[in-house]
Amino acid sequence: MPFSAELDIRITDSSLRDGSHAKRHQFTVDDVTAIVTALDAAGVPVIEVTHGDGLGGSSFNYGFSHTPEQELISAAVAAAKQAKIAFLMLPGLGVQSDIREAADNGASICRIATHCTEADISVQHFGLARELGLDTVGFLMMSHSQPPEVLARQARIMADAGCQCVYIVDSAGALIMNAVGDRVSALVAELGDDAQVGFHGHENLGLGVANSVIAVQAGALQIDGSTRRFGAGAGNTPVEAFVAVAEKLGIRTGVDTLKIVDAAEDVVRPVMDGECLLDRMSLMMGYAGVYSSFLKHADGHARRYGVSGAEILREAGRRKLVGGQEDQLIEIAIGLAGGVPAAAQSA
Ligand SMILES: CC[C@H](O)CC(=O)C(=O)O
Ligand SMILES: [Mn+2]
Repeated sequence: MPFSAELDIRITDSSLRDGSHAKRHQFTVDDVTAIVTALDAAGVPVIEVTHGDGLGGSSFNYGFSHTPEQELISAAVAAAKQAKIAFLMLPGLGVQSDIREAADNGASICRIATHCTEADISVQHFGLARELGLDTVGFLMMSHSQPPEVLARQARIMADAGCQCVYIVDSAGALIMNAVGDRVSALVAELGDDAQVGFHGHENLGLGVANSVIAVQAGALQIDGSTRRFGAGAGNTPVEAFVAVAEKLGIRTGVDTLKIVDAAEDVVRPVMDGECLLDRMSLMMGYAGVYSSFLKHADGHARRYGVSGAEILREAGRRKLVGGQEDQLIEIAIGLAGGVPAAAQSA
């Protein structure tokens, strides 16, 4: 079934949220206004705006925002003529009043993210979001780490709590094609008409577009990406490339290919500190199954302690670290620098 009469699938552009990791959370009101204006004019239906780690993410552990995120959300709402503005929240970082404030500021889609075995911590958040009349999306982060049947059970918890679309989130960019299809199919079978299924990809193994096409073929109705791959790690599925491929495949996204290509080059790229590269460190994240938002943290600790960032990430993968365990990257770096050996730290 298509997403609506006009669209086969709905694209959410995450440049102004996932890209916050790549920008070390330094977005300004001008950045947001420029990017939202361009994406909105290209027909992007949903634009996500928040600190990279969601509402309440601005902190010592994750990195402080340049501009309070509610100001960024208000600027996005003011700039958007047709696009809906979404925000992300991880239970435990943000609180109820953050959701209310984002809704008061005009955001209309609430996306709640949990580790993919912890959907139960999202129940109250979905309840509140629906009470406030917000559309809801659930993120099962690090979905590569669990088999389809486990993810389907977690998706059921979110859907029963009021989530209208549950996403397979490839936080590490570690999923390879059929592994996406199997996971999306399992959620589609479990959720039926109760909720849609979405896919959020990362480019750490260079598969964002291919994986997203496979997700659509398996029944996903919502797809995330970031224009110019502006996201954590090697970045997200590039929206402009995905839109071009979708057009050629006859999948209606509502996004104008030529306008989004221009937006990527002329508006988004100038806001980025640099390209999101598929280099040694980001490839290691896809290869070892490491949370993409660890990239900048590992890079900083590698410089500080004079050790290899790729080695830090490989050890993070061996330890199966999940979001929120950023502090362990410091320990690993110290171990690699000749402090306590990394192997002993995790014993
Ligand atoms: C910290 C939230 C995280 O960046 C969400 C996300 O985009 C992912 O897991 O890929
Ligand atoms: Mn992401």
